Amino acid sequence: MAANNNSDPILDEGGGGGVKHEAAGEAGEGKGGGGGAAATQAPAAMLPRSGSRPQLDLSGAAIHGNLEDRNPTILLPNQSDDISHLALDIGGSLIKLVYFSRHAEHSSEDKRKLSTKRRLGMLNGGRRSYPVLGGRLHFVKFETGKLNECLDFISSKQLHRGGVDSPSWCSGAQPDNIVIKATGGGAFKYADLFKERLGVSLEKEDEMDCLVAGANFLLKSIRHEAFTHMDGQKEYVQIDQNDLFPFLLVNVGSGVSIIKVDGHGKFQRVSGTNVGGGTYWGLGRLMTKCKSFDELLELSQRGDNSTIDMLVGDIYGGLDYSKIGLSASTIASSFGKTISDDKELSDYRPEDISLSLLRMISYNIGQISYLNALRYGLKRIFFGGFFIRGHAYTMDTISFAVNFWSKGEAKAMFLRHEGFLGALGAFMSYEKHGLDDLRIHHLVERFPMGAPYISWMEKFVQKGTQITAPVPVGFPVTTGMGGFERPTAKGDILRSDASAALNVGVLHLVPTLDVFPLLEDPKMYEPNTIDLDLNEYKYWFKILSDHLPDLVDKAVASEGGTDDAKRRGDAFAHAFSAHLARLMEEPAAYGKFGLANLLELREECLREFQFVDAYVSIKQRENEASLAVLPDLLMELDSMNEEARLLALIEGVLAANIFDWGSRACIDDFDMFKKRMLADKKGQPYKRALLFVDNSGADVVLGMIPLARELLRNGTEVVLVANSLPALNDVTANELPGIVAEAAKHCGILRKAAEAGGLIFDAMAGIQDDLKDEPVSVPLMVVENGCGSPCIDFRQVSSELAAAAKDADLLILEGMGRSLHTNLNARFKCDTLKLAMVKNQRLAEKLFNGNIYDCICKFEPVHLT
Ligand SMILES: CC(C)(COP(=O)(O)O)[C@@H](O)C(=O)NCCC(=O)O
Ligand SMILES: [Mn+2]
Repeated sequence: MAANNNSDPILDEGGGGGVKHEAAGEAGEGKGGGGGAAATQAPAAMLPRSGSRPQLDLSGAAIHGNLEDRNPTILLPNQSDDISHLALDIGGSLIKLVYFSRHAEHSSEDKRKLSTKRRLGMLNGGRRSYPVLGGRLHFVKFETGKLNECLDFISSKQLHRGGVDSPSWCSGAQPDNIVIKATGGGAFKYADLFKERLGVSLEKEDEMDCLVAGANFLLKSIRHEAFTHMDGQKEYVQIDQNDLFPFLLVNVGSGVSIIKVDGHGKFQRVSGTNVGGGTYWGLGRLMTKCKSFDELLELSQRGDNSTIDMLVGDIYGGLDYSKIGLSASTIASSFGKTISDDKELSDYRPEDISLSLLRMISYNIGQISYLNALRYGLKRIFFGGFFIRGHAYTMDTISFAVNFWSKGEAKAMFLRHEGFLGALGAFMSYEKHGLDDLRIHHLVERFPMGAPYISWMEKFVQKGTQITAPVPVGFPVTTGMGGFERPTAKGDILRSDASAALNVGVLHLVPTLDVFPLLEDPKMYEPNTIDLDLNEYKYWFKILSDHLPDLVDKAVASEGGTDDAKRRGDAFAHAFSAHLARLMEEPAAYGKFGLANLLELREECLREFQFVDAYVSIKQRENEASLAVLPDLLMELDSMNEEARLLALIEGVLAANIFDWGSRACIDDFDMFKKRMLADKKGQPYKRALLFVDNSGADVVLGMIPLARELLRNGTEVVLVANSLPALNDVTANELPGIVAEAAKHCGILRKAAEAGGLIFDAMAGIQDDLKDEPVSVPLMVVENGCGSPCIDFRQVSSELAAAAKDADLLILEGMGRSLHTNLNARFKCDTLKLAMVKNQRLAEKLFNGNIYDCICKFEPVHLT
């Protein structure tokens, strides 16, 4: 990495003059998020931010968090080490921005959460235990020719001063002293303009350092970053961290750099070529009069390069030159045909020119890269840079060249964040950004539809239907000629810039997420049960589209049916339909995407349009109705013998009273579970059970809570695990304590356990205490799972759940989302019971050769697995 500039920050004697910005909470916060009571803001002397030498600024220090803690966190409101928020890569053609916005501070931790954390041994004296504060990394680009737009964007979002999204204590540096990391030639060329327009100094970072740091970060931290692209097929590659280096990094910007990377900060620029993206765009513009790079690329898709390129067949009378392995369709000489006849430029179709140029440059890059890989014995070549633009034909052409010349030995791979390597690397060069410490499970990528600098309202209401999915254009017609063998880039649809940006989402940094410790083999774990091939995609897209009007109605009603809610409802429907269309067109556009991701995307999209909880009133109604019948159910259960009761409880969970055990069960391990519960280890109950609850109403109240009660009665601690954020009618961790408290009014077992688990405090005073003299109960607790989806991905759960899992010896996963769509085949380190009713005919047939409303009761004792 480049050496840091050692200039000391200059203390601003003026004090308190920093610009204060409102902490504008953005929608779509994503998973989890840090908690903590907001500290009182104190006016204080501000330290100017120095990118390279953050210093501790103690001014305005205040106690932050709960005073019950022995060592509460001390918040340094003017401390600047975590506000490295903007970095730039100013290239010859494009300016790339990476910026960080803080998550809005969440509400303070309530008594329940603190008590659960204490019980789970999670209170560590208030020290900050996470490597980095939660927030989001955004990726934005501008044409260098439109630098003013970029400056306006930075200025409108106040990115150079900490950002409008940052809490006010984040900001405050005097504009004159603000330093922003920048790389690329423009960091030198436009430094004065940045100073003049924004009052900021650009601190230059070496371009190669940045490219390598950016690539290494992406390959280490993003699960679905690298992919191969051959014959129109995109395939994500799981990179083994221990087997990443060495590799060749080829950055195709205006020109091309070829870098051999041996480790973090260890690399050598081994070659390059001046024939790159700038060459394609420059020559293309001159020859076709195209107005933009994308227009030129789009033209190529309708081109036929055989009118321009001289092919082997043109020279050999239509024959292959098989002796040296050249087919008749091989390009013998790019643009070779244009020398031999007397045509003018205007006689050639711009489409053909563009395709010829694209192939010439892509093959050339592929070939030079391969030769360098050969030179250093490298098998993997990662291509980055904005020339590639996720363009299928370009990637296929490069892959083809690498594959052809290496005879299949070397592999061309591409990066989803291809254009942002330099900017990301510049961002990494701030000290104390904490990104080095992040692991894959701390990052959640989201794909908001709102344009980066236009509010959703402007975008979706003013522009309306323009913002729908891009209209697919036809495949390029190359008439089968040219190239080594013609690459066939199916699905090579060129998107408008706005939608192409959707390939790269906003990276949410959520340091509170953990890998679930009871996963048997986290490396092999795959949450989704079925692979979505195109047919499956079509099927689920239809289900989701059909369901959309009803969901919009519910969402709008949940916000009082106001005009604003209606507008947001329309915007949501547009945005979600656009997502579906985008994925239909290219299923791998957002990384490897399964059904769980699709279902989560819908919830995220609702949140983006500020629908907090579409099912809120439905959930309340159903909870109330179910609580009203709970006492009768409990009485009935208590009148049964143990065996009958266990069966009734499982039946209750499976169908919340509509399931008839006489009906077909496609997996029925009930007897095995019964044996374990009742016979096998009598006197040895499970120590702690984690119950992953699903829906509100009957499901939780008449199903899971009575089952929890049975376990508690047997002396098993119970942790109810519920969603952190709403998803459909699923009960959330915030709602559960209230429901449990209501249920506990009718049941001493629940009451004692809920008290022991810190779920109810004084609320129960005044209720007749019929169990006063009974021994202290095992606790009933509630923890959040870290998700806002009907499914669960055990690679990313809340730290609270991870802590609760440490002593658990029984998991009960309930519902279709959590135990069927996901995790049906997941293996855990402790006994696991998966309960679900199959509410979909196709899935019942596909998975079990069964029928809709069949049930699964799958028990996987650990000693048998
Ligand atoms: C959305 C769901 C995963 C929720 O199911 P749950 O987890 O609540 O049992 C499930 O209802 C589902 O896949 N529904 C689609 C079924 C259909 O309309 O055919
Ligand atoms: Mn559900």
